[in-house]
Amino acid sequence: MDEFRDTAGEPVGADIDTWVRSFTRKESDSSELPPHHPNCLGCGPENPNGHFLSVRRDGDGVIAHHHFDQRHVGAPGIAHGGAVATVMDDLFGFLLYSVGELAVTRRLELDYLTPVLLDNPYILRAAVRSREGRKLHLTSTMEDAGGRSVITATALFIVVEVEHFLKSQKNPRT
Ligand SMILES: CCCCCCCC(=O)SCCNC(=O)CCNC(=O)[C@H](O)C(C)(C)COP(=O)(O)OP(=O)(O)OC[C@H]1O[C@@H](n2cnc3c(N)ncnc32)[C@H](O)[C@@H]1OP(=O)(O)O
Repeated sequence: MDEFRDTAGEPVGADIDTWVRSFTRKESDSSELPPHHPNCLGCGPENPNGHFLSVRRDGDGVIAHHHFDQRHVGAPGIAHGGAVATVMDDLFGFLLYSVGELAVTRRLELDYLTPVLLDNPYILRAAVRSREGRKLHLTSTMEDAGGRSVITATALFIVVEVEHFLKSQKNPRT
């Protein structure tokens, strides 16, 4: 793996290997699932610009309680649609802990049914609808505290091998 290097030219094989192994874990309890990466924009605890999404298992799917804040303004009092898409995409990524394989977003589609309000609590759920070969068909919803659906989303994730990520680590100058 040492032929793969980061943008500073440093070998990254071992780090990527550790990161990949974290996705193959299959847990059976309902405890909080680990972030995709410490700096993940959706769930990384060390990304000050991120959403700090916290996700747990919920039956065959996943669940999160979340609110958007003043960093995510799209219009006064309303979350930016792209910020909402970020969170839904990241939520889908937590299903990989059940799938037990690496996969990435190929298509992401959202219906914004009503505005997502800042500083309001929402409940997010996602599940795998079906699988055809490498194609994972995923579905999710975001509901307000009254149980009203504010967002529905679907995604197509494609299962990939570790090489997908190793290739992305190559030094672009070489
Ligand atoms: C581990 C990750 C943590 C999760 C973090 C949160 C999620 C993310 O942010 S992931 C990052 C964002 N996504 C990316 O960067 C992915 C970029 N895209 C890619 O690298 C490639 O397009 C990739 C790997 C997804 C697929 O490429 P490739 O392997 O060549 O797939 P390709 O053969 O074109 O398509 C695979 C299958 O999907 C089908 N397909 C492709 N697009 C569509 C579509 N829009 N609708 C329906 N089917 C489609 C193809 O027909 C094909 O079907 P089949 O296997 O039956 O022939």
